[in-house]
Amino acid sequence: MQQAKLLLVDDDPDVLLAARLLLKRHVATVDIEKNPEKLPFLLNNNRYDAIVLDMNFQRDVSSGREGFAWLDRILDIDPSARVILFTAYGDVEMAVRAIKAGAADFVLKPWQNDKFLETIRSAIHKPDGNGQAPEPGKQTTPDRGTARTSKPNAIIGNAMRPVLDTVERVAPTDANVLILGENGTGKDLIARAIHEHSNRRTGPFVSVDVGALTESLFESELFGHVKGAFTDARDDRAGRFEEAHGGTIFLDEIGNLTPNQQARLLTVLQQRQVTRVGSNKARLVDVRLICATNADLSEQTGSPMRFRQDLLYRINTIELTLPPLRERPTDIGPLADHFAKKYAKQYNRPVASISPALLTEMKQYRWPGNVRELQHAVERAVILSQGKTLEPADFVFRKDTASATSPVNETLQLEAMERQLIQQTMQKYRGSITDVARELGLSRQALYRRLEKFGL
Ligand SMILES: Nc1ncnc2c1ncn2[C@@H]1O[C@H](COP(=O)(O)OP(=O)(O)OP(=O)(O)O)[C@@H](O)[C@H]1O
Repeated sequence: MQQAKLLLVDDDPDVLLAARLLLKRHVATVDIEKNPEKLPFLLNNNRYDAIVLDMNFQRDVSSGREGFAWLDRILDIDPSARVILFTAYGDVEMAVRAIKAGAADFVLKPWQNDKFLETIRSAIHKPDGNGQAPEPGKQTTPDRGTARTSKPNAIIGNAMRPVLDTVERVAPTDANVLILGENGTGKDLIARAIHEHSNRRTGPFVSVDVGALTESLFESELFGHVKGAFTDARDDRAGRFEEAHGGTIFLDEIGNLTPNQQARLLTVLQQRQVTRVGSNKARLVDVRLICATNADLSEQTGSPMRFRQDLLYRINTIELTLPPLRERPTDIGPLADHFAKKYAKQYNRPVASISPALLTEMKQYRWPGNVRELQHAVERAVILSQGKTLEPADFVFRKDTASATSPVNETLQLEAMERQLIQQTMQKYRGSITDVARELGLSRQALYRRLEKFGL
């Protein structure tokens, strides 16, 4: 209980404050949240030992319907979550329904302190489906500490934390966002996360790869057309901007637009209205704009100009840059674990882990295709491997001659050697920080920093 991390979700700030005051004396971390809409984001980025959830978020509503809906959503994201439902209007029938629906327990408001604490204690120590009682504050799977794995688009990796913090701050504003990053770094994933955490989340999310649109398709695809506007236009059709009305439009590969396309897009963004091809009637569209590119757009606004500066200013109110995978080696382990589990389940394969030798090789590789390449490499290895642990022999690293001599590769090799040296010295002194630091000529703090960096 002392190590545990709890989440309390209730729309009454007084209830949150009182519950937190009581629980803080017994539990290491107590997070509070007024808005249940934040639940997916919180669950994807934290690991809670138990969640106390209000049944009724709108005053004067006592059916508990909202509580049940949120309970379902939580269990969807994490089927092993321990949820205690909280209600001022509780009755036995609702308690039974909640537990049948997957809640760990039920507490009535106003609560009795002892009873409330006891309910939380038993929920935390309740055995899971495998008969295992979890250890509070400890990860139950290697990657749960960084993000949930059961949700298809969980965002994995501590190095993504600063990006996710910005996503959280920016999402509720309607600011235009430009996401920069190499291919496969997760730009699409982040665009969806912004939408999911925005006030438009119940509206549509429309994603268009504008880089793939030919000059002739560009206008009708984005802005729509009317019947007879051109040979194939047999019906009136709304464009993607109209489809995104009330929601978010995500324009991927924005750096590939021709000057003509850039001019058309700029007009639409300035006027916030679209005119279907062949029509003269403008329609107002209310969309939040997110764009992405792997190109350096500010460099392209210079001479020779390939991207209009006025368009860049329209789309980059907020700029988010996603680091390439080779610059975040500490994320490789959690990502590889996540994909290994995902594909082992999908293909019904025995693979359960990645060997330390393979992880070291993965950290030395340049990953030109970033997370997408890692994902595909793990998928292939899971399918082909016979054992429970993926080994270097199960893996095919793309021959990347540039990487053999690149400074990045040298840095990674040095880091791998440093990691190995620390690991060996830790074994020699059976984990005694003082002895290891002395032998390696490091301060204790410097050693701790390296242990954390290398995930040792
Ligand atoms: N941090 C992450 N955690 C989990 N999965 C990730 C992460 N980053 C990327 N992925 C996965 O990697 C794949 C590629 O990501 P995504 O399509 O978002 O990249 P992208 O930058 O938009 O690529 P492109 O530039 O080629 O369009 C997807 O399957 C995505 O789910």
